[in-house]
Amino acid sequence: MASSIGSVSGKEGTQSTAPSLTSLAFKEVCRQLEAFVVGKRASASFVCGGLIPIDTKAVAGSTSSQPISVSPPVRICWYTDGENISRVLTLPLDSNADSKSASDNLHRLVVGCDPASFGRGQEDVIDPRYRKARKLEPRHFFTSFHPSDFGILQNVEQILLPNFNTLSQNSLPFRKLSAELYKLNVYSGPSGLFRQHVDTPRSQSQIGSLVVCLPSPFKGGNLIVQHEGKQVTFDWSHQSASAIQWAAFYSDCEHEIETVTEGERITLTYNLYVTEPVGGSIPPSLIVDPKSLSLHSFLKELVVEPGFMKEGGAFGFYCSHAYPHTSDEAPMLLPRALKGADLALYSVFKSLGIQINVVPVIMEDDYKGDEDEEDEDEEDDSKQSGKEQVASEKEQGASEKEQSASEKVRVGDKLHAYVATDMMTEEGKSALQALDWAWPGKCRPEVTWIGSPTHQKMALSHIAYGNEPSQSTVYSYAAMIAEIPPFLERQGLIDG
Ligand SMILES: O=C(O)CCC(=O)C(=O)O
Ligand SMILES: [Fe+2]
Repeated sequence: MASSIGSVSGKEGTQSTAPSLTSLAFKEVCRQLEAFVVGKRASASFVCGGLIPIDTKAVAGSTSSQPISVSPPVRICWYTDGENISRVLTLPLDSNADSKSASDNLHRLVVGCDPASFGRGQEDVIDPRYRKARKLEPRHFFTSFHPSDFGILQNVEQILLPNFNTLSQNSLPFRKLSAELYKLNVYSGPSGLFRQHVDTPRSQSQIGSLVVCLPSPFKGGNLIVQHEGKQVTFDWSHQSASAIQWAAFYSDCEHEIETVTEGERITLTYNLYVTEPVGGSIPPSLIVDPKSLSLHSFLKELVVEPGFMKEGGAFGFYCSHAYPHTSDEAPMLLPRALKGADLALYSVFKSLGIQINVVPVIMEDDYKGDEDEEDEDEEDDSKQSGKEQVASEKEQGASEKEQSASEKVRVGDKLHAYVATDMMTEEGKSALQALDWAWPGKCRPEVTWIGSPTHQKMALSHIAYGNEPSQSTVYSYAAMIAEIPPFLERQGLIDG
């Protein structure tokens, strides 16, 4: 492939009306690069799961430091405010015990829970059409179950938080997961459900959620997890009586629980946070070598080719996952909290010795229309139309339109925390004027953009004074910019 490239760079051949051979070759390289990125996204994991059989003869409190592969029955001890007593329930229900008293105890747990709410806008609401479930707060119960006893966290780490060996760059420190018990939830037949939603992150370092389904028979209640058009379904009903089943997914994945038609679906939910390992010098047990990824060979062939971006250039990749990239902690969290395909892409460039940075970007075109806005409602409409535009561009993939639109993408100098400013913009001037003051960054026409932007976060709010002052908000997307050095400089970069 490399020998057929000729001289390829993003800027050549743009003057003549007929596309030159070099610009065609460059487009073909971009098309192939996008195919690799899209392929990586399609194959990258965003969810994982497993099953732990229950051994009813086993007892809690294993002395081994190794993860165990079967679980003793799970005990839940909860406290009810009203009755001022605590109770214990063992799952699965003991088939030898008086079945009435065992199921009475299960019933007591269910009625001892409060109706579960969910976040709608800034509010916490209870709406059984959207979520019909009950919940116990962790301060009201104890459980004998802990996910690390069964190696669940190590398992999730390997799939959702792999450690990549990025050679001497070492800018991606080793990462670990920590889990925090969040709730016990009960979804009861015949109508328990939770419609499609995204979990509200409890802190900026939250990277995912873990759901552990305790052994109690039920029917229905499939958990469906989605990311970028892909979906994975967990049907836990068949083994619900005799096993603990679990699933973990990134926090930006939409998910839902289909209607539970019979029985009690009892889950423990945990928030998963990215942390640095204690005693940072101990390497994790599994380290992925980015050289094993096909994208690595593709890029390596490109960068050793003298005709490819001979004078240097840059590729911009929109992140495929959402990140708190406008939070105060963003510079500390990124790139450490990169997920799935974004992490793989970052690691491949790093392993080639090519500088790549996570930066915020703003689509200037989305804010050019502000001059006509009169009030906040209209501003919301314009935001919406901005989104639609993004969606329609997405359908075209890395279209020529996007590539020629590099001049309209404002690239932040670094990760910026969200800023609210009351600086005055002149009446009739666009939000871009506020950006010039408060959001250091610039358009970089030399960047060739691959893919389409997906998740936006509030970057800047400002007040536009006029006859009537109005508040206007600018949103940014997380992206990664790989700086390709000129051929002569990059010759020494690539090892072996
Ligand atoms: O119980 C489950 O499968 C998932 C629960 C859930 O999505 C939540 O509590 O946010
Ligand atoms: Fe959820």
